Amino acid sequence: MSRGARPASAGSANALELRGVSRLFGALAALSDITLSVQPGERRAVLGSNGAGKTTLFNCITGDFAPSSGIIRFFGEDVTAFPPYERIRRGLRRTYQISSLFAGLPVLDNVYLACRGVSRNRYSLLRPRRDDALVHAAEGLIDAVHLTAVKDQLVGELAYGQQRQLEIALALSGAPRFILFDEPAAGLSPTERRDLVHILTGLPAHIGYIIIEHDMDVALRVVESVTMMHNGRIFKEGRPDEIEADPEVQDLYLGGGHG
Ligand SMILES: Nc1ncnc2c1ncn2[C@@H]1O[C@H](COP(=O)(O)OP(=O)(O)OP(=O)(O)O)[C@@H](O)[C@H]1O
Repeated sequence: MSRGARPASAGSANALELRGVSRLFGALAALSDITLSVQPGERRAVLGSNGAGKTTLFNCITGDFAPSSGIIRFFGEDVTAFPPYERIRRGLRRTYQISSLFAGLPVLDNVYLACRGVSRNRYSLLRPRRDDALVHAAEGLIDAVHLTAVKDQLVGELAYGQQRQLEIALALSGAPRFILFDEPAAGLSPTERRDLVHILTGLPAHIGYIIIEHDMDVALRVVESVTMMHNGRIFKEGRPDEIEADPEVQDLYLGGGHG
């Protein structure tokens, strides 16, 4: 599935490219020699059992952790040494397993603040006006995650699943080009999971993503490619149907009670 390196200046550069990325914690190799390419607009699942290295992979891509070795390129640019905010400025977003919302504010204010945080006027102390373009942008994102009916409710009063949907709206603020979703289906009811699948498959086509997800029913329905990890290494890549049918994957993962 690896599609090879492209010139940094070309418009056809990979959205994300990792070359030989490793991350050590003392003697433990949480990531070993990860080489991975994701095209613009591509949607990929990273699957693997507990401790496989999935979250460490995300932390290296976002810049929360520096890799011990290797190179990370984002749309052709070497971002390996960039701090997280420089990667955010270039259109990289991430959702977390743990909520990062303002529970005491309404839904609209949460999204508005996220839009403002990535806009050029982020330090302005002016109160938002009703015709503020950022308010309209926030309302559009709220609609994209199916929360229009509750846009004036306090976040703390929302159901858990709605809070997770709101986190996706925050990740969509400020024209992202690529999003890392960290277990977005965790803790959701079956109905909320179905809604999540609609939200993810309905995102604008130019926005690519990687999703870490233990729920295979969700993960395999919202991606076109899958990377399987085990003990810090990639051991299999393929389409969702290939991965599902692979006996080695079934032994190591699907039969292991993680789905
Ligand atoms: N900050 C850290 N310090 C030391 N070891 C760490 C640290 N972060 C992760 N590890 C170790 O690195 C390995 C990979 O962990 P990681 O969290 O990336 O796995 P994971 O695939 O995301 O697992 P899970 O599905 O349980 O979230 C594990 O052995 C973990 O204990």
